[in-house]
Amino acid sequence: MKSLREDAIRIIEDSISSILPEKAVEQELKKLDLDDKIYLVAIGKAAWRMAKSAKDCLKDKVKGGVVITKYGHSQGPIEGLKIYEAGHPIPDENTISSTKEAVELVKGLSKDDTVLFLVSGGGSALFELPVDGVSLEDIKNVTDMLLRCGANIVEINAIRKRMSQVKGGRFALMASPARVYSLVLSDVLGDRLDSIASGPAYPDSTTCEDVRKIIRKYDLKLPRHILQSLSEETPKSLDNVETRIIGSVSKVCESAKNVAVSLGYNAMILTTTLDCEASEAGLFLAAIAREEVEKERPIKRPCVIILGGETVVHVKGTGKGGRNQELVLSAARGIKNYHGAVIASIGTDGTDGPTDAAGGIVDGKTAKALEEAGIDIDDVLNDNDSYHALQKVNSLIRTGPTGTNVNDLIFILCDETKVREN
Ligand SMILES: Nc1ncnc2c1ncn2[C@@H]1O[C@H](COP(=O)(O)OP(=O)(O)OP(=O)(O)O)[C@@H](O)[C@H]1O
Ligand SMILES: O=C(O)[C@H](O)CO
Ligand SMILES: [Mg+2]
Repeated sequence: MKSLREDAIRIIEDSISSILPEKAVEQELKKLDLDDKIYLVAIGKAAWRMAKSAKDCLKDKVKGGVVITKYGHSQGPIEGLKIYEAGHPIPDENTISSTKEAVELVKGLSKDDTVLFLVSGGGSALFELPVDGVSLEDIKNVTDMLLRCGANIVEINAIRKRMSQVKGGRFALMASPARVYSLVLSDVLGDRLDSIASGPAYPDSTTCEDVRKIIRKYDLKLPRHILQSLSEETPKSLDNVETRIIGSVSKVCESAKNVAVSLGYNAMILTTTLDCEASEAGLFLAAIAREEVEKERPIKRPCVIILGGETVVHVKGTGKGGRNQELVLSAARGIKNYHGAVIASIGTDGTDGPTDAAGGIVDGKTAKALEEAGIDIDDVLNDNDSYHALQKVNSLIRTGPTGTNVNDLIFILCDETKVREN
């Protein structure tokens, strides 16, 4: 064990590096031992990395492939695969043309062929071919409307699935009778496979009735021809698909637990679905940290209490920050003068909000240091300016882009100090 801050950074770095998509794809493919005629389709922000790892692993077994990722996310050619970049979060012409290539690749395959389908977050925008009667312009307009209306990702994707020929299990139907092996990097809390990238190869658990409720809930004004497409049901079962989750916030939490144990901490995972307002979550975490410092509950020190999830911030101010930075800054209020605990929170993609930080880390001295610098935490939170406040007291965490994207990792790390100053 080193200082709490050093150990916290070690837990973050090691747990993320152990779940990077390259390693996870390789491990899974070794277990799967696929046949010789494999067609690869990779979609999402991690598509290039996942495809590269699969190609390196399977080599000549791969007979062709299409990779569709976000602009700026390709790292160059991969032999035998066509690599495309397209619009995200709003799809564009390149989304459609490259999705057509993927569809061409899998249509007409036989039952002796295998489709290796590599799925990561962002896939909904990057993999799209509208149903007849719906145009790209329609998809752009509806996507924009959905992203602004306050609907969550399950609700947004329930609607996107029905406007699409490839979402909501329909891509797997196109590939039938070929078998589809789907490896998924989850960016959806609770790992709902039909919601991740709108589940192109997973039976849809949402229904047209759900869609009608969502339209009413958010008072969405949609033209007649779109409503028409939304009344068409999606596949509820698929007999040619096998799916494995290879990365998720649960996996990063488990990995953080293992790293902490190897450093000598007792460890527990409290939840993997934290999804409340960031500043509220911060106060809740501070309450748990106080309980540890004063009463050594819920776990014996030295310890780590781990949470995964994705909190929300309703941005009202004009400052700079992100949900993880806001969470820890809020927590700093609650652990003022309690020593022996740090609270850290980061986005596993290495980017928290529109900033160059992954998140932040605070302890019992942070609130006082801010006060001494003339900074009032409540004012900062009201202006959503957590970045500048944490920067001032050297409490930002910077990892740079990590190469994965599985929501947020949050934890309280405690040593055996038991000090509460008055
Ligand atoms: N000044 C701010 N303070 C706090 N949070 C902010 C601020 N500005 C934006 N945000 C939050 O940052 C979120 C965007 O963060 P981020 O870019 O990390 O996206 P994400 O949800 O992680 O998506 P992705 O999967 O693309 O990484 C917005 O939803 C918004 O609530
Ligand atoms: O692409 C999407 O739909 C989101 O990233 C969730 O997976
Ligand atoms: Mg992010």
